[in-house]
Amino acid sequence: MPLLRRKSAPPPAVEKPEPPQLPEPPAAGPNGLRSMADHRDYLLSCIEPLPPFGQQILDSVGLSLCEDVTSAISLPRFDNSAMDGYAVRAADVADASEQSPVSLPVVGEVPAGSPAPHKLSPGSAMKIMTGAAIPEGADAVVPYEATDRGATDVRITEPSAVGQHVRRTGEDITAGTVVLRAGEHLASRAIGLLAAIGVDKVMVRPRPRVVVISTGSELVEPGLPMDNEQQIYDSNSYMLASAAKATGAQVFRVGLVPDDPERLKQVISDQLVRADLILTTGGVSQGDYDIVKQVLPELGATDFTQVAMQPGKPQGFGLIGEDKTPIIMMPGNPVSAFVSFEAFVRPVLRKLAGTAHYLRPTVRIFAGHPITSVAGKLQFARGVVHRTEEGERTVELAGGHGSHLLGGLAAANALLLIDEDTDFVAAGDEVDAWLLDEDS
Ligand SMILES: Nc1nc2c(c(=O)[nH]1)N[C@H]1C(S)=C(S)[C@@H](COP(=O)(O)OP(=O)(O)OC[C@H]3O[C@@H](n4cnc5c(N)ncnc54)[C@H](O)[C@@H]3O)O[C@H]1N2
Ligand code: MOO
Repeated sequence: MPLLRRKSAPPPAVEKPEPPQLPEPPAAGPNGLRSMADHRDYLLSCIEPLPPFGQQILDSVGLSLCEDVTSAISLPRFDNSAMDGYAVRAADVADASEQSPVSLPVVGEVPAGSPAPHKLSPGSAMKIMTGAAIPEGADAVVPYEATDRGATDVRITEPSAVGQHVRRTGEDITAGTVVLRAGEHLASRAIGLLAAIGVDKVMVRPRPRVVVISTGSELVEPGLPMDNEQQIYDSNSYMLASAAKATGAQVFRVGLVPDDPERLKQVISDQLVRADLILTTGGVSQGDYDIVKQVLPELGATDFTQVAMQPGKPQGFGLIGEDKTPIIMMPGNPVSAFVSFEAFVRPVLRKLAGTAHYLRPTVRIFAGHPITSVAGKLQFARGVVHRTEEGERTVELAGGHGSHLLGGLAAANALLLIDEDTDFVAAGDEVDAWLLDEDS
């Protein structure tokens, strides 16, 4: 696949470029660790939303609108019928009933999309179809069901009031009003409205292009045979690629790169051309083969730190290459990688895409049983949230604390945020949670 460049052409090489720099990172807390919120806000402060571009409306669904859209027309555009039936003057049928029907001559027909053949004179009726323009002189529609469906004369058995079954010009949208505002996330309903007011293109922010790389010589591509007992399948790049896709990104999953510094440098450098954001996992801790930490400073400005959270303590961030492309380097343990995505990558992706709210709402949920925690760091426990018959939400733990426990993570539908001062939550007490299956 060709790698497409969206960014600016390289500037002419005149002078030696400035050594890459990041803004001053936030100070660590008394425990020597950075808080989760500080780290997230730092990353967000280093990211700008992607520049907007004109896009066909069908390709804009799920994207963030970058302009106010004003309707040039009213909806409905003209007074029209809500029923198949007869256009009449209400006064002519005011006394109609089953017992004493009113008979009117049928003087023409109006199909949808065509004008009425002529004005409706008092004491006559005109056949009219749903969506057809109300003829001048008519002020109500009698549906077929209240008539004998006559072709030359019609017997009307129900009275009608002025305006009955008439859809008024502008009762939905008035010409000149702003119908959608910059910052709105375009759902299918909004796309329908844009089409209805005759708009075929809008300014939106593009889907962020996200390159996903996993590192580790122990990794094997799922579906391929293992060479020895010590290998494992690469789950992180699939999990993160799916999570990024679900957040609206266009994803390029590069997959696994062995613990070879030159190889990693080459792969990342090659991918810069098509990335608005690069994600890596593994190699950010203290190990002898933790090459991400070793290699990335050669590609740009980086910040490797420890965050007061568990899982997800070791974190890396950088702005690399000539376009200062953001890179988020997450720990290799699968649950740590997922929690890092939720805490840091998702908000960054939403900012890149211009989405109004970057952060998942934190909701309070009753613990369904006692929960023990580890004080000192924000704990992200995995939970299954149920609704009781009374509509109350309660949560139970899904698996244990370990950051390798992918089975528990897959069973969970929530992350519980248990703060650093809490080591025990009693059954029935409330805990903070992020609901993972709710898109907000
Ligand atoms: N001496 C110390 N050791 C460790 C510390 C520490 O503070 N001091 N921190 C621990 C914590 S916490 C974490 S989290 C991990 C993070 O380590 P790395 O980011 O360097 O990740 P790796 O060592 O490469 O891998 C960790 C673990 O995850 C498995 N893994 C890696 N990539 C994948 C993948 N794509 N799919 C599935 N599983 C993957 C890997 O095999 C390891 O088991 O460091 C601790 N150590
Ligand atoms: O921080 Mo590690 O991510 O706890 O397992």
